[in-house]
Amino acid sequence: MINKLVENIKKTGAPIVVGLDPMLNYVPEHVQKKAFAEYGETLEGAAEAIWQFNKEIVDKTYDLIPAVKPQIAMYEQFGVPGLVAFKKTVDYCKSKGLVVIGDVKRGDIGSTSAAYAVGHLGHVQVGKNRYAGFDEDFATVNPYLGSDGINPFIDVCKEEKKGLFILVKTSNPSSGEFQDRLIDGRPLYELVGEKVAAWGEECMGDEYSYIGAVVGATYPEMGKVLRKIMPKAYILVPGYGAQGGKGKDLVHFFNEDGLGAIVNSSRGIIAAYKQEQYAKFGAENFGDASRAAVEAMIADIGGALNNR
Ligand SMILES: O=C(O)c1cc(=O)[nH]c(=O)n1[C@@H]1O[C@H](COP(=O)(O)O)[C@@H](O)[C@H]1O
Repeated sequence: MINKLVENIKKTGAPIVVGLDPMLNYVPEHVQKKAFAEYGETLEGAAEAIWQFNKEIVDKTYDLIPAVKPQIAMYEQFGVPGLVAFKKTVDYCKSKGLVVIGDVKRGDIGSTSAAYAVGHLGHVQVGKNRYAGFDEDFATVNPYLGSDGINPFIDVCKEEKKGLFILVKTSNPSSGEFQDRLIDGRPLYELVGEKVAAWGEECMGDEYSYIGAVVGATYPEMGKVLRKIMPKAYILVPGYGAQGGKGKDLVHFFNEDGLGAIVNSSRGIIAAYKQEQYAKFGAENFGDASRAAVEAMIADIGGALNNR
């Protein structure tokens, strides 16, 4: 899958990910109304609304982008119908040729991690049959439990040719509380970055490893250091747009080949029609507003990379 991700990035010239994080209040009224008319103001109605919302955004942007990142929490809040909408979204994006990064942030003791890995990236055995559960291409993983929490994910990735993005330095304001703590004089995020590079060495695709890292756009100096520590890891960079990250902050997350990083924006793209600069599209044309926001993001990051 890392090869497909790199190929899609080269094909589109767009090192970006659209984050499909649909809160109900981002879904325009006309979409909500239609879903509620069919299913009532129920969990099923909400799930239908977010699915239709996602579908329109994907239809309007898929030709410009290499990948999407549905955040499972946004679906889980609607219980089982929400999870059905998550799965429909994963399958639909894959049918459009997009790489799907399941933002599930899992990680537990080994046996439990194995079940998470099977459910999101692998196949489960039921009698004589094997079934894929959610079947994303990549999953985000939390490394707090150490190697035995990560290894089951790596095993499934090797078997299924899938990949991981392991949290190294997160974009949120409190991320330093633990991640920046010094251990033998070095911040914890660097030590985790070294471990990601080591895990990734035996998991190489053609150019990059399928064991990647998450480093927030909001910490560009740390991104620069981590880029060097993990030269073969793809870095998923969230925090662009709504959290304040801009193209010019992001150049050091990339390698000299212009590859090595993929920048996520969720609210900045999917709720673009609510922003002043895209208000002209109106709620009816929210998908066109998202397309314009994707084009602006590609131009911003591309411009910054060309000028470095
Ligand atoms: O793993 C992630 O994607 C992630 C890691 C991180 O450090 N920060 C971060 O914001 N994210 C996710 O990236 C998305 C950011 O959304 P926006 O701020 O709306 O672009 C959300 O789905 C977050 O859960």
